[in-house]
Amino acid sequence: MSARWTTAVLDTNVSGGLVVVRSAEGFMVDANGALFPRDWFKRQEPDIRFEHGIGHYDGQPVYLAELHGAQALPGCSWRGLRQFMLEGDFDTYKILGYAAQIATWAREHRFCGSCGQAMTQVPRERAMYCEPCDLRSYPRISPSMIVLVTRGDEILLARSPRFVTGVYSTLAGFAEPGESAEDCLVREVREEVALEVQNIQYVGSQCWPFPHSMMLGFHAEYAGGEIVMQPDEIEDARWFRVDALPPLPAGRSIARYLIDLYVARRLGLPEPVLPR
Ligand SMILES: NC(=O)C1=CN([C@@H]2O[C@H](COP(=O)(O)OP(=O)(O)OC[C@H]3O[C@@H](n4cnc5c(N)ncnc54)[C@H](O)[C@@H]3O)[C@@H](O)[C@H]2O)C=CC1
Ligand SMILES: [Mg+2]
Ligand SMILES: [Zn+2]
Repeated sequence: MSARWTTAVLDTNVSGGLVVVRSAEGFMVDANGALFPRDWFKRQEPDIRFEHGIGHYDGQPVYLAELHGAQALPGCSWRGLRQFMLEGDFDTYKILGYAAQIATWAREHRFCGSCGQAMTQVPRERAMYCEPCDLRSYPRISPSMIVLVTRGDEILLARSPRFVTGVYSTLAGFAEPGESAEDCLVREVREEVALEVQNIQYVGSQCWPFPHSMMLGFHAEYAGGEIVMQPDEIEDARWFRVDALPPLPAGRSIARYLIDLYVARRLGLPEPVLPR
């Protein structure tokens, strides 16, 4: 959320407002961006799979429509959420990131996980409901730890085979049942690079809608061990001096923030602000 964007559960039977349109190809855009007048959109008779009211932007109600196919309206095309994260205004990215998470949840919770019957949308609540089971399913959020490990003027960065060529980042991983945030962090660092850490400090958090991570960012100091890379997950991991860093993750990511913050403190530069 931001000063201009707040989330809300809105009644889809009410007309008007703005709409963001999603398909498997991403979000629909035209020359004016990704927010369309909803009444105009409806008049084009799009093949809507489901609709959710998701919030207010500058006081205007905003809805999400997910299409069955990937047929963009004339003059429109599709753009992936990552493009909005990388460029463009942050409010639009926040709206679309939220819309993407609601769409993922709505698509994946059409049927009850317990009895298999069709679920229904609960009015005024972000929940899908199975009456026979009296079961509600809410949007899924996956807590993930992300940590910058440091050793004086050096920081530990690693590459996953999934990264853009040349880019190195901080270590990250999903929390498992039974773990505290700190347990998860210690386990992930052991699994991915076989190092021990100490003085774990929470720094800040960021929603990461790819598809539903909640990143909890930490700083930790190296405590011991030699780097042993986890096969398949880690392609390269090494210590970099703060004044000789490789290509880094996108400016809006918490990974980048954790790195920039430490470097700024080490080199006496102004501290960055976490985009969230
Ligand atoms: N915003 C940022 O700056 C960054 C965000 N991330 C995000 O952090 C998350 C975790 O990072 P990874 O290194 O990929 O995780 P990871 O180190 O735990 O490894 C991924 C593996 O975790 C398992 N997994 C997948 N989804 C899961 C879930 N929801 N819960 C539990 N286990 C799951 C799968 O076996 C998958 O292969 C990802 O969503 C990634 O995109 C990662 C780095 C930077
Ligand atoms: Mg990982
Ligand atoms: Zn059920």
